[in-house]
Amino acid sequence: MSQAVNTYEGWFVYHDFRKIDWNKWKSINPSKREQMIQELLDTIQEWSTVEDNRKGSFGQYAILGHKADLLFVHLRPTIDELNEVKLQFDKLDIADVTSTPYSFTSVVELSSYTIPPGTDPFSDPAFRERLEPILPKTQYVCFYPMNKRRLGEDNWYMLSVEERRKMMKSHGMIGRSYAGRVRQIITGAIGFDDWEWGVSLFSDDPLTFKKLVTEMRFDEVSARFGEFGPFYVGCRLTSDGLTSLLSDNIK
Ligand code: VOV
Repeated sequence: MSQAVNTYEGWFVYHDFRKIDWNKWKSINPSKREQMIQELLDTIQEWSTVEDNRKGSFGQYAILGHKADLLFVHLRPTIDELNEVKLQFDKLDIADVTSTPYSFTSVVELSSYTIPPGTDPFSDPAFRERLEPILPKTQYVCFYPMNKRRLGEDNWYMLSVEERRKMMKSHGMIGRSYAGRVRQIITGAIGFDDWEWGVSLFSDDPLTFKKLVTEMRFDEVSARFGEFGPFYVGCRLTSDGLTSLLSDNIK
C-alpha cells in the first residue's frame, strides 16, 4: 500500500451555483421584485460581515454561459454553518425563482508535499491564513472540480510519496510563476462531493486562467493524472452589480 499524504484542513466551503428562471422573475410585479431583491441584499450583507470578525468569507459572482447565472461562495469554520446559509437562501422569496444546477461542498486543504519534514506549519501565521483565506477581491473567478486518475499505470494513489512530491514540486513551480497574477484556493472534497478537489482561481485578467490551466496541462501531474469536471467562469458582483443584474431591462 502506498503512503497517504498528510493534509491540513481549514474552513469549509460551499460553492452554490444558481440559475434564475427569468420568465418567472419577470412575471412578478415590480414592487414585489424590489422587495425580494432587498431581502436578498440584506441576507448578503449579513453573510459578508463574517469577514470582519474572521469567521469566514463570502463572494458573489455572475456566471457566464448556460450552466448558471450566479455563484455564491461561502467559507465557514464548520459545515453546520454552511448548511445554515444554504437553508437561509432557500427560505428567501427569491429562491423560488432560482434552481441549483450545481453545487460543491469541500474544505480548504493544504497537503504536506512541499512542507519540509519536521516543521510545524501551524506556527506560521501565513499558513493559517492560507487555510482560512479571505476570498481575493479580484474581478474574475474560475472554478472547476478535479480528480487524480486511478487507471492502470496512471494511478496517482499507487505512487510513492517521493514520486508524488516530485511532481507536486514541479506543479508548485509553475503555479508560483503566476504569482501576483492569479491566486488559487484548493479545496479537498473526498468524502464530501463527487470530485476529489475543487479548484478556485481568482484574477483580474480572465486570460490568465486560460494560460495557467494550459501550462499545467503540459505538466506531468496534470497531463497524466488530472481529470477535470465542468469549468465555470464568472465576474465578481458588488451589491449594486447584483441589483442591476436582477433589475436592468426588465419590463
Ligand atoms: C495559481 C497557482 C498555483 C500554485 C502556486 C499552486 C501550488 C500548489 C502547491 C505548492 C501544492 C502542494 C501543497 C499544497 O498547497 O497542497 C498544490 C496542491 C494542489 N494543486 Fe496547485 N497550485 C496552483 C494552481 C493550481 C491549479 C490551476 C490546479 C488545477 C490543476 C490543473 O491542471 O488545472 C491545482 C491543483 C492542485 C491540487 C488538486 C492540489 C492538491 C494535490 C494533492 O494531491 O494533494 N493547483 N498546488
